[in-house]
Amino acid sequence: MQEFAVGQRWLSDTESELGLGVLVDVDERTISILFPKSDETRVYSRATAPLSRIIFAAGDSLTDQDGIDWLVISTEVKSGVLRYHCSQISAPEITKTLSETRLAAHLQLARPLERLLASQLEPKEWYDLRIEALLMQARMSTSLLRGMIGPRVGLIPHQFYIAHEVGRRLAPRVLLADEVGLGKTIEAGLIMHQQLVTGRSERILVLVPDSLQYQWMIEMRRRFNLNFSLFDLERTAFLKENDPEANPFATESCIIASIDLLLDHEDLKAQALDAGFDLLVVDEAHHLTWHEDVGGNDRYDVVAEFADQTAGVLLLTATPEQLGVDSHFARLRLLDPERFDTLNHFLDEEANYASTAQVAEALMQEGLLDDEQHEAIAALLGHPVEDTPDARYRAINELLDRHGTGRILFRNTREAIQGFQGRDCLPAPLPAPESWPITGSLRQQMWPEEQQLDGEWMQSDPRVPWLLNLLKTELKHQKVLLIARSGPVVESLELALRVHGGIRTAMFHEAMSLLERDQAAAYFADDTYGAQILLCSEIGSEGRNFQFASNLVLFDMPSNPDVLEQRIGRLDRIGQQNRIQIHVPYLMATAQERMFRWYNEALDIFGHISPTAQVLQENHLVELKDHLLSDTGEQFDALLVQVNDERLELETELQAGRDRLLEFNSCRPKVASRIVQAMQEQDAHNTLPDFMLRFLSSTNIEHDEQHDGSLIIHSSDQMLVDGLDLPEDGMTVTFHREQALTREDTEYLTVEHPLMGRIFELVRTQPFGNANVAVLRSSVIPAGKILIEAWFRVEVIAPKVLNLNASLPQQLIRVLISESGQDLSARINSAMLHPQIHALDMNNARQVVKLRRDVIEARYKQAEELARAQIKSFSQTAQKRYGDHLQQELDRLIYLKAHNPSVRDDEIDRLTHQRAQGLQLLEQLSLVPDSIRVLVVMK
Ligand SMILES: Nc1ncnc2c1ncn2[C@@H]1O[C@H](COP(=O)(O)OP(=O)(O)OP(=O)(O)O)[C@@H](O)[C@H]1O
Repeated sequence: MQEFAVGQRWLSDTESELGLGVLVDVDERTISILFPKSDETRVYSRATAPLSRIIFAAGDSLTDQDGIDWLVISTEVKSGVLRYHCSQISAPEITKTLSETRLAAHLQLARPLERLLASQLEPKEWYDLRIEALLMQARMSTSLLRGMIGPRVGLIPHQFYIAHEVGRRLAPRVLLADEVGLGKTIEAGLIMHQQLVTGRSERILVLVPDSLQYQWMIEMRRRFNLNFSLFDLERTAFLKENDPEANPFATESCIIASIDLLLDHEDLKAQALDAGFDLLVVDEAHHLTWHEDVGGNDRYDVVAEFADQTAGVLLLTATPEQLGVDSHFARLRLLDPERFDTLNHFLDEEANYASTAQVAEALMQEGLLDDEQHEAIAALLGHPVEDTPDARYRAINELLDRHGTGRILFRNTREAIQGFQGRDCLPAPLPAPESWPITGSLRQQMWPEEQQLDGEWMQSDPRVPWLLNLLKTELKHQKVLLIARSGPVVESLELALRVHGGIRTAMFHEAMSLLERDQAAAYFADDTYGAQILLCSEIGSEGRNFQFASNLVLFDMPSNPDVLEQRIGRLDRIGQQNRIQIHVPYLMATAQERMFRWYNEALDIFGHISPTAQVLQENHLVELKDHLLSDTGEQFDALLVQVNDERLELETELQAGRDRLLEFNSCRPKVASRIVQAMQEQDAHNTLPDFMLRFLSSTNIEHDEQHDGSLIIHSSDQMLVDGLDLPEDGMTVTFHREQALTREDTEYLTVEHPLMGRIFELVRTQPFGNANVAVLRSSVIPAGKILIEAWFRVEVIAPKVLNLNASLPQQLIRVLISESGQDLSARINSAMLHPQIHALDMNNARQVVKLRRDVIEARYKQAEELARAQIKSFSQTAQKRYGDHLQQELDRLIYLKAHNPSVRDDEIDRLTHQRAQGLQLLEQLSLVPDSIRVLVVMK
């Protein structure tokens, strides 16, 4: 029988929100409790009061009415009321004896045992969900796929290869140079996502041409759930006005800005530099140019300043050699100034790739190596290689690692990836009008329309009626992208098509605001009511996604083959379902025809991407200009033949040398397919739908299951948990990748989705489900006995960047203990137990706790000791794993450094420091009591 005494503290089992009550009156049948927090007094029957006595023990902490925190040293009872002998937590030399009457009315019991003993019990489903969530989270944090699971992207091997290779590096500095439209943005997104979820990067700055800012922001949000803030002049001005003292770039951690913004505003550049970032991403990096004699352009210089003080740098360009090999070299130098010291050195090395490629090729082939090959391999690697698959595989890795740009340059090609639909060139030679300047300057003949801003040229230019006719007949029901060099030309054309032709048009050029451009792109993309044709100036030829169209009109010819490739790349990209039709109108017997023939016959650039086009054009630029200017007839034909021969030769050379090596390095197919397979397995074993449905039902979150398996989730007033931040108007989620890829309106719900992040957070920071009493049906254990299942979290307090959790052998310890103190943890696991466990109603559950309080407390303490005993060995295992792993990385880098100076010293130093720091922190693991379940045995 419970002894009641005035002054004791009690908690309502059913209304814990009343706070901690004080017993103020007691008679034979009733007791009265005052709840100071809510200023209410309740009278209960002595026999059935749903109340639990709050008792602290030595080692617990408590708060007094003045808000001071105390540590309990010992306790005594005086006239039924507890007196706590305490020392102040913030100043342990101050001690005091505190009557329980003086405890604060606000009581937050979070520790599982305290809550259980105070009858703050939780439903069985919540306990189960809690444990599942913890296990899921633990699994995820050690998964090699971490950071790649959540993004809404198709499983494309070369992208996952790069993401996996680069995303895990500490401070990656690489040039992502896949051919146009193969998914560099996706690769960069996957890398950033990994860096962010593992804590390797926290602050990221993405610099893009201003026309691509929105597309990037949307792509990051839609595919990666990464909320980047777009910093333009308006935004920065607003932030400054709000808080003139603050650095706007320090107010957000993931920022997209245009390079121009920083170029035009020295103060903003200084602030962005000052704010500091962990990772810098620069898209369309071919605009950063550099020449040996004049140095970098302003864009190059500004990026160089950021690259110099940012640990990680990703440069993205589809056309790394656009505007010359020296710019390509300079961008590599920007990534690694020590390695790429002089242009000549770089060029010398490039020349030697062929022999390395030959050896790599031999290693990759099926069949035994002959003596000559063995010798060549040994000569290159400095040691012989056994003829086993494993040894050969390792040797290939070694070679690729050592290869000049191996670790920092990734370039995948359509040819290597395959599966593209192909493209057809449809030339449209048109007779030049009488008035056409047959002789004269290159500019006059090539782009005469650019000289006449009034649009006068359209009166006589046969390309205009040709285009109208094309749109009205052959391509009547097709979407067409037209690209021309200049904005005014596009404007004049658009007007003509719309007004005279009655064609639904959209436009995209530099004189339009960013919003207008994005609206135009969206109007073009609209399937039903959208524009038939989008007319773009050259700014539309970069980065944009228009693969839903398959007809491209090249209204004029750019002067650079890489720009032409960028244009075609708007359509020729992942997701294109049809062969691309490239319509090329030109006027016969003019420079236009020659330029077309140059691209078509010499460089062969329309049918497929030509890796040599840029170099060939650079080599023959002077001759080409001459031929374009003057009527050279047969000589021009001869040049086309000559350059075409050179092209074939160069391609063969490249295929055997540099490009082949680059291809091996950019995607090692076996590794890539292993990663994709692991991703597919992860997708197939997705237990999230079941977890989510149970979670939503048991927490009263409204949800409707749709016939296609997706769910609509709504927040509601009846929700039993907070902090999930559900959108007011609900969200539709799907658990399936394929569905997520086709249904833009859904969220792709995976363990890495922010909603799951919030559920995990809820479990870690709130008592949700952490104390439960349930029934265990068993015919073996005598009825009425109890068992205690307790879970403890193993935690290491360390900067997220070190990712130490990944080395812990276990992040959770489960202890199962019988009433008599027998440790059953190893013998009976959760899965065995689970089917036999059933819910127990709250009243009976509370009775169990009240009646078996002592034994529960004793067994729990024992469980805690059993868990604590394992910590030491966990610490040792984690240290070994972490130490070995980092040592391997270090050894590889040190070894590499001896053969390939592209390894930076600071990479080695950083890793050495990280290793030492991690080992030290793993010495001190903490054991956090997470949850407790009392199982009452019944037949
Ligand atoms: N794994 C993927 N899953 C789904 N869509 C993808 C995937 N990879 C690429 N795409 C789509 O293919 C198109 C091209 O991808 P992305 O824009 O990343 O290419 P890019 O190499 O950056 O192009 P560019 O060279 O034009 O800048 C985009 O529309 C992108 O959304």
